[in-house]
Amino acid sequence: MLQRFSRSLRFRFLAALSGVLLLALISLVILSKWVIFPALHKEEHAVVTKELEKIEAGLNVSHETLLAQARDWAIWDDTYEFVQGNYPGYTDTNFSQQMFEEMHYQLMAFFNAEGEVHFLAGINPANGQYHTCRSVERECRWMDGLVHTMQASIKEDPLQRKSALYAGSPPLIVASNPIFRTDESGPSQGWLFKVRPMDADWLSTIERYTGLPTMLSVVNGKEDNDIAINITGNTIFAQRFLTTYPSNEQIALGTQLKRTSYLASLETFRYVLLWTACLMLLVIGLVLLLLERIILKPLKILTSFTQQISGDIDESSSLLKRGDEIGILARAFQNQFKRQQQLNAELIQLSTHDPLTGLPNRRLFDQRLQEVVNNAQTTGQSLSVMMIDIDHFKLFNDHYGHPEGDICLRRVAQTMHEVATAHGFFIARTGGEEFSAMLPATSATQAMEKSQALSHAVDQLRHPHQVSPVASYVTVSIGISQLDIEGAMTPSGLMTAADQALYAAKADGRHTAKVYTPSLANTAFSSHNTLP
Ligand SMILES: Nc1nc2c(ncn2[C@@H]2O[C@H](COP(=O)(O)OP(=O)(O)OP(=O)(O)O)[C@@H](O)[C@H]2O)c(=O)[nH]1
Repeated sequence: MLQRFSRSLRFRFLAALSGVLLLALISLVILSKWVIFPALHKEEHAVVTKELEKIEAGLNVSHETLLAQARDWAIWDDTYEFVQGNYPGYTDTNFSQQMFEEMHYQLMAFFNAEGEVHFLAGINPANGQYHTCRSVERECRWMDGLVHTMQASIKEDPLQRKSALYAGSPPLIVASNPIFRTDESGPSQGWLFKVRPMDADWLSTIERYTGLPTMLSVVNGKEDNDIAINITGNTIFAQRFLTTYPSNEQIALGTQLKRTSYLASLETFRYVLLWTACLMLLVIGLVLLLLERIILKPLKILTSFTQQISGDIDESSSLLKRGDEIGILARAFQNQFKRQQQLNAELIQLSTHDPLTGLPNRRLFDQRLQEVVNNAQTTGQSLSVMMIDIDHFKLFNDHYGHPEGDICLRRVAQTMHEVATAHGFFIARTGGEEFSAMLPATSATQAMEKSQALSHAVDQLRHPHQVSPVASYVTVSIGISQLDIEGAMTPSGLMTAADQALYAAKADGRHTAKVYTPSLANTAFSSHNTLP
């Protein structure tokens, strides 16, 4: 049963579909791993980079603002005069702690044309105290490192007009500009540096500007990439590394993001995947259903249809009316069956009938005889047989020729067949010019009467036989035997007895009928012809 199922089309198709499904799943996994997830990560990376660029843009705005403010102060006649020592009231007029706090400055440093400190003002990040000095001493000692860096920068690039990041805690935005007259005529008389700390206040400004949480940290060592993205669960921590002056230290400007876009894409992908899987299963189910309906079920009907080969074909079968391949196959089978049946019938006819006269042949006669003998022995009914032989048929042939002999045989056979049908017995051509008849439920006496009817019918034909010593027309001699008479207990015994009776009829001058009696058993046997 299991083996039959495993060989069935249904199983093979199911196995093939399962294979295809498995292949599709493997392809999907590979596709997800190598194409879809990398694409989602790339997209997420692009989103994160864009967010970082927003923060960097905020930093750039700070740079530009501070640079503009430095430039505004540096290219001004008052500053120009002040840095040359010609404007003593400059500091009182322009500097105050309130101004520093409002402008978020940590330090303003003025250098003269020689690069020496001219004036310093700033708020000490350690204690929040505001001081102004002429040199890096006492309250302004905390500015020392910064001032030295600025002086190094001036030496390196006297043109300045730039904004840079200085390392520190917190890191600083430092904008510098050479000092000129308001109309920028004449030589530069020094440099002005403005310093803004990247403190909590600056960070909250950036957060307001970008709408992103912003973090700042100093990097230990130097990062290879400009950007670092770390993912923990559903959170992304992204950092942009910025180089400071002059130590080439790095600070990291970072933000923390929820993986909203990635998770939404992932959710969409899972949703699509789920529906694709459902659809695939639905399609497979439908394909199987259609396969069952369109192919397997008709095939099953076709199979049982072809198994009707031994029985009658149902002409009204819906299979025969189908216009598809199965219908064509069914009609081909039907034609084949019909042809087969026809051939079988022809074969049976050929193997059981004599081709010349159309009468049953010896084979069929012997088969029937066995059956009627059995039946008679079972029922106890009488059974007689006749052996009929055309008289002097050799002379007929010799005189009229073989073809005429055939015609004669046919006519005699036809006549005797009609008599047998009329009297309800069976007659066969069992030899060349020899016929045999079996008469169930008929005694020898009754058979004798029927033999006379036969002989009479042949006589009535008046088929000419001029060379016959018996009559001028064709005549027959008949031997009769009855079952259960001594020497006629079996089919062959019965026929031998009839043959002996026929011999006796021949011996008695022909054109007569004789019934077998055991006394005939010792007479010589006839040598009548037999057909194979
Ligand atoms: N035309 C024709 N002749 C056949 C056929 N079968 C047998 N014969 C002939 O039938 C003849 C039988 O001859 P015999 O056995 O000598 O018997 P008979 O001449 O009839 O003599 P008796 O039977 O003694 O009266 C032979 O000449 C056979 O050739 C046949 O199919 N067609």
